[in-house]
Amino acid sequence: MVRYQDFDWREQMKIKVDFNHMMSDFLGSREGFSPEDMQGLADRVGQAHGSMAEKKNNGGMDWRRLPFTPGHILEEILKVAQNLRKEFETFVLLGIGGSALGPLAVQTALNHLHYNELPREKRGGPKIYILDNVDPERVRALLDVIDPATTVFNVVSKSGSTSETMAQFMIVQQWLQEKVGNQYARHIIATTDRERGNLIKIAQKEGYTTFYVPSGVGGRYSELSPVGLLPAAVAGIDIKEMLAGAAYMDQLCEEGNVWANPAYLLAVLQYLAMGRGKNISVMMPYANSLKYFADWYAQLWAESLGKRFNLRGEEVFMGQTPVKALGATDQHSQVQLYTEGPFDKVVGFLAVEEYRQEVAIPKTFEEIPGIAFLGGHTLGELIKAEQMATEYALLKAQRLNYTILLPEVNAFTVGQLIQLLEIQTAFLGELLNINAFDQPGVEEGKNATYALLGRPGYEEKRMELESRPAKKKEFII
Ligand SMILES: O=P(O)(O)OC[C@H]1O[C@](O)(CO)[C@@H](O)[C@@H]1O
Repeated sequence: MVRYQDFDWREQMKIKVDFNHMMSDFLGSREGFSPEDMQGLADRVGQAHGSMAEKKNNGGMDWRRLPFTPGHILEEILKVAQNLRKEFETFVLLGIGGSALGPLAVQTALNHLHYNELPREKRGGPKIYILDNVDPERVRALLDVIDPATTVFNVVSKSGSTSETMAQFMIVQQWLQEKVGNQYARHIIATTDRERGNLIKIAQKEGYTTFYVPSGVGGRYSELSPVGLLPAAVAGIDIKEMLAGAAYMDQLCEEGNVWANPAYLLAVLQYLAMGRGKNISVMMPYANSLKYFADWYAQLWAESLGKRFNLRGEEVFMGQTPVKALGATDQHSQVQLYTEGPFDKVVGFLAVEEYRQEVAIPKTFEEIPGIAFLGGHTLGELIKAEQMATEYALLKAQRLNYTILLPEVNAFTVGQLIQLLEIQTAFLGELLNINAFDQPGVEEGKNATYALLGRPGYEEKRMELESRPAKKKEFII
């Protein structure tokens, strides 16, 4: 069913998944998988597909509706973003985890790699900073270089209670009050849950412009909600095109047949790999623009799939450790381990067919054959050759690897990539029969922080912490 205009163009911009090097045809049957291995999962795949469809229709996966965000919400985001682009010189996002990694990944993918250093007229909008930590040196350094009079802060927290984000917000709110007086509320925009948490209460009381994260959308699945759309629009990114890409991929991934559904296919292969003890998932983009997609994916993969559960009375510890790498940089750091280390990984490349910029390597030093061969090629040719060469090296060492190929990095393909990886993760969660949408393991650390800093209601936790075994001096040298 064709739902979008300009289908040919979109077809050309379709992301492709090359899984040749996951298959026994290439890696042999000890490492690779056969169509029969995949067929053996047919029942499980059918159940998981049914469950995906059920959740999609009945509110258990509201993030799948984000590509189809109603026009009036988009128009509101675009209107506010347009004003911010005119009024402010600096936009600072305060957030952590899913409230920061998506905006960082998209901003890096779709804007100039040195965006903040471009002159204002070339940027067309404010400088963008994403403050996703509470390292005091980092926070102080940022406050040192921005002008409060021309800065707007977007405080993003789905729960409205995350310590890091709320601490940043409290610092910034007071800083603004001191610097710009009673105009400070103009400099703060909140993105949060419509009902839950402290941020919404403060935002309503103080009259901040506020955007809402739909209640059924968790942090790591929220990039296509106002969490990611507002900062992207402020940075001049075409958010409608990004959503169109996500919608296009969503449509492709409605298919129950694994061989026609790229997200299901990747999930099934990872499932089989996990069954053979591959407990590390590497994401290695061969593009600086996609570098932070590896960070975004790391949270998505780790929080969604790292789960403990009870299976017929036995505790099971599930998950695959995500590892971030960057091609070609990490060829000279990690690839040695990938080719000769333990057989415990699946390496996923993000490759780009057409880089948006090209740089020719001049034909110089012709008297030195060891480097002269580079002359006349382009950097695009070099980096693509390196990606292919690394694929080949892994193949030769019989290591599982696959490639997600983007025809180009643009808003449409980035939207596809987000939806592809989210559906893959959710579907793998269904195959593993785990809840890919909670993160109970993060709560212990969060609660211990509350207890240590004296949050009311956490007195018992504090006592528990104080009675932990004291560290031994002899074990610290
Ligand atoms: O948007 P919030 O609610 O501040 O949460 C930030 C992040 O904290 C977590 O809850 C735990 O790390 C993530 O799942 C989430 O993305």
